[in-house]
Amino acid sequence: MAHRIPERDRLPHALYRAEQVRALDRVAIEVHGIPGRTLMERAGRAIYRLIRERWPHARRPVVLAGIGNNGGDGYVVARLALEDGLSVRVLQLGDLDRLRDDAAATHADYCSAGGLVEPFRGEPLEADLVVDALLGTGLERPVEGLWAEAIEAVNAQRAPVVAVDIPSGLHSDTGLIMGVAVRATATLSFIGLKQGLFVGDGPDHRGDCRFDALEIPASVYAHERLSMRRIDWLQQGAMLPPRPRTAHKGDCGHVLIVGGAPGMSGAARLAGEAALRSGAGLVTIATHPEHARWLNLTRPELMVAAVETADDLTPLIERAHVVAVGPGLGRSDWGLGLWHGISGTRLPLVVDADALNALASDPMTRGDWILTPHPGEAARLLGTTGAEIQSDRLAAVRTIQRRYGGTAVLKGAGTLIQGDSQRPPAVCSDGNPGMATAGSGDVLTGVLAALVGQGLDTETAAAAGVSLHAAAGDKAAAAGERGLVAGDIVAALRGVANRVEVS
Ligand SMILES: NC(=O)C1=CN([C@@H]2O[C@H](COP(=O)(O)OP(=O)(O)OC[C@H]3O[C@@H](n4cnc5c(N)ncnc54)[C@H](O)[C@@H]3O)[C@@H](O)[C@H]2O)[C@H](O)CC1
Ligand SMILES: [K+]
Repeated sequence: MAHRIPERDRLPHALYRAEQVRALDRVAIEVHGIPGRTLMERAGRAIYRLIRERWPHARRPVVLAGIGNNGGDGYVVARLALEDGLSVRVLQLGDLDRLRDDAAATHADYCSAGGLVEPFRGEPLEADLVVDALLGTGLERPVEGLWAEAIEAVNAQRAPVVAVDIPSGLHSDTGLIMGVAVRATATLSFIGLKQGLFVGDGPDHRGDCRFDALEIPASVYAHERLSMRRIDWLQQGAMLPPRPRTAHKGDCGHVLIVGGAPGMSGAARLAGEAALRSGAGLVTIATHPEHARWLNLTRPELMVAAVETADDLTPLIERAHVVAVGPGLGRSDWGLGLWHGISGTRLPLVVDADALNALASDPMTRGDWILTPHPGEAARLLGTTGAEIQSDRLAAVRTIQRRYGGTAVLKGAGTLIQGDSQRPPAVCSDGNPGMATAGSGDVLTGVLAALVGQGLDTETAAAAGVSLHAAAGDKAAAAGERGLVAGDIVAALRGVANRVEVS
């Protein structure tokens, strides 16, 4: 069985922007009468509990404290450490006179308990654990000067770093680095999990992500519509339709893969096997005559058809439930001809790679397709640059969905999914950098097509398929991310698909 994640460590699926969390904060305080000071105390205690659980031998923690409530949380942590007899030091940034209300109170409590506060002067940090309480959701401009030096000092030392609420310097909403950002070993976020931890540079800076609702009533969350959904295989695995005991291969979908120009047959081959390993009953690969006869030598369960023109696809389309077009399709007349033969079919489509490039050159809109661009293909679909896409991935995936219809999947660290329902965009928190390897996208294409072929609508299939693909990539990465090849992801699909733990 996949390792069971302890209930308390399972992150929520609701993600919020900073101003939404502040609204939740206000409801907790003003409607439910929970004092802000109590929330701050709970926040500090949650951080301190995490520290004692994960690093029970830490004796010389350093707390870097800012001048807002994030810093206020840090003073609670420092006082608890002091009361526990740890040799805690607080290095403070900004003007202490600017500490207000709750943060001024927790600072005073720390000092009353005998704690000392020293101004950070740019010196290297001497600690066996660092608490980053500099900046939280109140980050409002790029970090500069001594604040930037403090973050660089945190990143330059080797002790574990615990980020309070969000790594300082990381934007709570976009996940972009504002000048410089803390690379945390662990982040504990409060009340509402910030979407910035999962998009942009968030995955690279959050470390092991934890969450604590600070005991606010569940009814508080009715006041804010989540801004994004976090998805993972633990949650999405439940979407796979059960396989009837009486199933025969026709019941589990017939996937048609169209692709594999000369020299790129491997892409179609990977997509085909990925579809089989994701539960498709039948898979046919329509590919170039040059290599059709031996494409299934190493996987005889795949059917292969040599196709020259779109007309050759007609009998294949008649037998299929879903078509995945694009893996290794190339940009020759052969590939373009097949794309035009497919794009008008009534079957649901998964469109990837060079089929996306063909679509970008000759745009059309459909409701029942899944588009799976990486940032470069997304740039061509939107007539912009890859850097532009990466600078605001959320806007990009929304625009692709609005312009082309169906469900858009923007691949990359924290793959984004935007369907045409009113649901907020989803971000997959499974996956790892080892998956950035040749053929990984072809495997995803096969997985998505298989799930559509098994009866999932395109939007549901996109979320489940992206999560399955990412979780298989994580399983494959257990042997190391470096050197992970797409075939390793294929090899992991069956095990992950059949051992989901329904959350
Ligand atoms: N509901 C909750 O999630 C709770 C949050 N808590 C903690 O409160 C912070 C948010 O506190 P806030 O005072 O609004 O903002 P910060 O602490 O992030 O401080 C911002 C502070 O710093 C100045 N500032 C902003 N940007 C910069 C910069 N680039 N360089 C220097 N200084 C900067 C700005 O002027 C502000 O004064 C939240 O993250 C939680 O940690 C509650 O304690 C518990 C409930
Ligand atoms: K922080």
